[in-house]
Amino acid sequence: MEYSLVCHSLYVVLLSPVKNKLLILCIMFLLWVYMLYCCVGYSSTMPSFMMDSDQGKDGGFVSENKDAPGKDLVSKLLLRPKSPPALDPDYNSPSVRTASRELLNNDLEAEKSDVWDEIGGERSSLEPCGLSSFSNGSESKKLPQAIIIGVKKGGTRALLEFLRVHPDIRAVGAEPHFFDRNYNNGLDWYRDLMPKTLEGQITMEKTPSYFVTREAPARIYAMSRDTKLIVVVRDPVTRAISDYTQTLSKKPDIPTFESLTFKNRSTGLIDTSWSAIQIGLYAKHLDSWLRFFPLGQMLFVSGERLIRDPAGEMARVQDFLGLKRIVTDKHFYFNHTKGFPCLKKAEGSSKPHCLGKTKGRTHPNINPDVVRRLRDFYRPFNMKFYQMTGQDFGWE
Ligand SMILES: Nc1ncnc2c1ncn2[C@@H]1O[C@H](COP(=O)(O)OS(=O)(=O)O)[C@@H](OP(=O)(O)O)[C@H]1O
Repeated sequence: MEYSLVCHSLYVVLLSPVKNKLLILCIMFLLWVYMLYCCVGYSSTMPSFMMDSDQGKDGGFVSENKDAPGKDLVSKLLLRPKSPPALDPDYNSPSVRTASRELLNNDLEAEKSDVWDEIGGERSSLEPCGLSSFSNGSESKKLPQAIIIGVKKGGTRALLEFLRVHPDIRAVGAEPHFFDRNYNNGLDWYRDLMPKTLEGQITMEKTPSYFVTREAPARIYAMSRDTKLIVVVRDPVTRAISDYTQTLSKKPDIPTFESLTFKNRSTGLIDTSWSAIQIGLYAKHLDSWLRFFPLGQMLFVSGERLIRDPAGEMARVQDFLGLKRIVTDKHFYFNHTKGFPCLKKAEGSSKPHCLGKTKGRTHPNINPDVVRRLRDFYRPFNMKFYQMTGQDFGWE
């Protein structure tokens, strides 16, 4: 009885055209709500890829959902770079930024924008790319076997660009700053920045601040005691002026070179706490390196000779690295507009290539008396440096 009643009412409902339409609308609405629910629910349960402070073994990429199916492939294809290179925390701290001396000693932003100028729009290799982690046959990423560790404004970019012409050298374009600012990211992060190399090719990088970083010798030694170290040195007085010129180009309202040089102008006391002065005390910095590395594992390149005779200096560098002398005078020409030697063909290109506009800047005129006092100040340190290296760099 009850059953026939239900059937009857269903029959009436289904037969009525208005109610029929209403029923279809209801079903469509329910279907739409169901689909919406599914979508929201699905996305919230999808593996989400997050930045993590932990150093993952997968080259600095960490997935939140570690058990996600196909994790390895997905993580390589989809993960965002784990972390951008950490800027010096001191620089980011507003309290420290108020101190003008600190500001002058921490021109990280200036360096960063220089890197882009230098590598001429090349992808900054500071952020590892997940896709690039895939190995192609016998090519793989390796930790550097040779590093240009200094000095800032010595001519380090020119040397690296010249070396990159050699088929047995592969180098990262930007400065990784691993052994000073990014050491906590771990060696896997560092390796992942490197270009892939074939067996027999040398992986290189340059970060000029390593030479004056207290912890760098021990850290590089811990990575590999066989690492070859190259230091491009330049007359510490012109180096200091070059350093000042770079800072001035970013912050035009800084004090004069003269006022920063002296602690006390009348006594002539030099302010060695200013990094532009401090970096030029080569003998002092070299001492820390010689505690870990034998002198024979270090090569000192003359920044001046690298401009005067790039092929001659390149012959020394190639010998030191155990490479065939492939980069020779045939690779260089003197560009009169630039006022510097340039490459006839840059790496991977058939066009002539000079360094960017941040290399070879015009220096401001410095009072000759200040220059003379600085020369007097550096002389004993230079003599000591010549003695330690067994090379006379000919700085006055
Ligand atoms: N071939 C060529 N072209 C242009 N510039 C050259 C070259 N060889 C050496 N130099 C000198 O390199 C100086 C910059 O040194 P770095 O590259 O070590 O600077 S940095 O520390 O990376 O900012 C740069 O210093 P400034 O002249 O003071 O700008 C140049 O003098």
